[in-house]
Amino acid sequence: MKQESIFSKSPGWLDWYTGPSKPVFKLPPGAVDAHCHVFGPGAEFPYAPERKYTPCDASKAQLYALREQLGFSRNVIVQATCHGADNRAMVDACLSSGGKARGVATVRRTVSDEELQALHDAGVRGVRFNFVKRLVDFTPREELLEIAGRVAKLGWHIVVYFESQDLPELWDFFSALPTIVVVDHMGRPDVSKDIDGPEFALFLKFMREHPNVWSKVSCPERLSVSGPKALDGERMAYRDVIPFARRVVESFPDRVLWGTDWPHPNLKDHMPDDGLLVELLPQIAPTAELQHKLLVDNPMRLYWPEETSNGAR
Ligand SMILES: O=C(O)c1cc(C(=O)O)oc(=O)c1
Repeated sequence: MKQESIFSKSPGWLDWYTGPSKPVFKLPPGAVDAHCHVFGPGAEFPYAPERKYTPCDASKAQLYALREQLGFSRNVIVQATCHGADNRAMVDACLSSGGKARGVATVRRTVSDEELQALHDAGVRGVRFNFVKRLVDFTPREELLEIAGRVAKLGWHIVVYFESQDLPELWDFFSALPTIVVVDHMGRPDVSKDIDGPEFALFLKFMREHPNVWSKVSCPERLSVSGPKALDGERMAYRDVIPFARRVVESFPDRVLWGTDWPHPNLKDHMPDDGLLVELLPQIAPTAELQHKLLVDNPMRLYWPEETSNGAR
């Protein structure tokens, strides 16, 4: 059950969808929801003073109930910006998952080696660098490079979140990163533009020229311009985003991940039924082989390499 947070939510905040449908599409056994978050609960894990939004609470128990409802086996919990570099809520969720969740943290350059090791022991396997200006304050590139060098030694990767118009300016910085680099939400393409136009071509070139770059083909609910919405049983939602996601999956089948993005921070228009997001998977990855890579092989190689015969290195 949802409970009111002790924090006041940002004006216009939309809460996650209650009672998601059970997907008709059967996920392959061992499927990983490789991009989701926990928010608080604020009474236990307060939101960071420097946050740009205040969400509703979204607890680990609620996340794990969603995992069961949708048919996933595991989660990758990405530190949400409303918690800043205080990773306690995400770490607590990982630690109480019985090994079924791994994490992506946010750290500052002041983080100690002991703290990094404690994050690793809790299941953290990456850090997130965020370049979306409405979500975070600017961090100097040299600070990020220093963090990158330190987490590379732990075998971690770096998750980057940026908007498509900023890729040209970020290209050289990304090229200098010494780890696997995972791009959130396909670098946020403008799907009202031509899929064969220069902007998306640049993103595909970026992936082609950097074999260490992976992409999450997630967040159609965030990227869609013309819908339809994943509500009221609509199993062909967000049709304008599908070709973009499919192009990435078919071009780079061994370097793609998918996640629900639950609890969908900062959506302004509607909250999707998460069960209907799962129904889009056979359109994004049209064969059983592509589905298995996207949902099982790739996330397992990146987050649970010790359970696979060839971890991602
Ligand atoms: O577009 C967003 O607002 C958003 C925010 C966050 C976060 O606050 O961490 O994470 C996401 O994956 C997407």
